[in-house]
Amino acid sequence: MKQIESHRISGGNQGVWRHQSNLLGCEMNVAVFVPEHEEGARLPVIYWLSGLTCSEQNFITKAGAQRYAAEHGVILVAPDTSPRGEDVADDPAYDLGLGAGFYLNATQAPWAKHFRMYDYVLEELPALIEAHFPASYRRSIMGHSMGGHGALIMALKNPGRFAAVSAFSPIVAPSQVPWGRKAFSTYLGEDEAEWRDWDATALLSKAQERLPILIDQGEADDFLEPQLKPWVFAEEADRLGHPLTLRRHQGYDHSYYFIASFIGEHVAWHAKALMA
Ligand SMILES: N[C@@H](CCC(=O)N[C@@H](CSC=O)C(=O)NCC(=O)O)C(=O)O
Repeated sequence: MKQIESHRISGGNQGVWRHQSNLLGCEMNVAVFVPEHEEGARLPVIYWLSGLTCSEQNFITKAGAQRYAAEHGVILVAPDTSPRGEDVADDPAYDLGLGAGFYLNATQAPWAKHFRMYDYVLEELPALIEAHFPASYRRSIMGHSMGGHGALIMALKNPGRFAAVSAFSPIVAPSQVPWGRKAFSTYLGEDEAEWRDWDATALLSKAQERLPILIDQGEADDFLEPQLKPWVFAEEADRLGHPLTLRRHQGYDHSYYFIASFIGEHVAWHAKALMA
């Protein structure tokens, strides 16, 4: 891994690293915040998944999470949102292709060659983090919007893998909303039965672990009704008895101003589970 940025912040270090991903077949950037820690200590890791149009930069420059990670002694890892490079398939729309990997493994040409963000986040990235940083094997995951969808499916599909999961304004039912239907039909094909394995609301009934979920949602979010519909997920969680805390906040929109307002509570939620 090659370091391309290094900044002192909240007593720790915010780095950005570039590495060759064998899985994605391209170079990837990943942001890693390491708090001040005792020599030889191994710290738990919170993975953050960003939304459409983002890179590894949005979270580290806008959310203000580093001070809370420093307080709790946890590492923060924020990967990019898709494979990148000249030979990676793309689309002119902002919600497909570069910056829009949807944290799944594509099965359709030309996407299947590089778009394997699910395997990347679940396997290749943690292996790198645990080999190159003072990271323990305690992991949790959170994200925003498309990244909230990513965090939810990673946790629901992998019982025992994550100590905690949370999301800001997640796409909870991608099979039922335009962003998700467009991405799933493009990356996974037209057979909607194949989509169920990548849809958080559909996965709830198959979950083998009732890991508590925290979701924060702004009421002034322009995407709330057309794309997010957290009530669909809440109704299914309620039906199944899956523990869900869904908090709806008056006046907050879809932006990182909302995330910055509540990120401290999310980091505390994760730290409590990671240290248990
Ligand atoms: N450009 C698009 C909307 C793009 C957008 O709002 N992206 C969000 C995530 S949306 C869901 O995944 C985001 O995080 N943007 C980056 C930021 O720093 O705010 C449009 O015009 O509608």
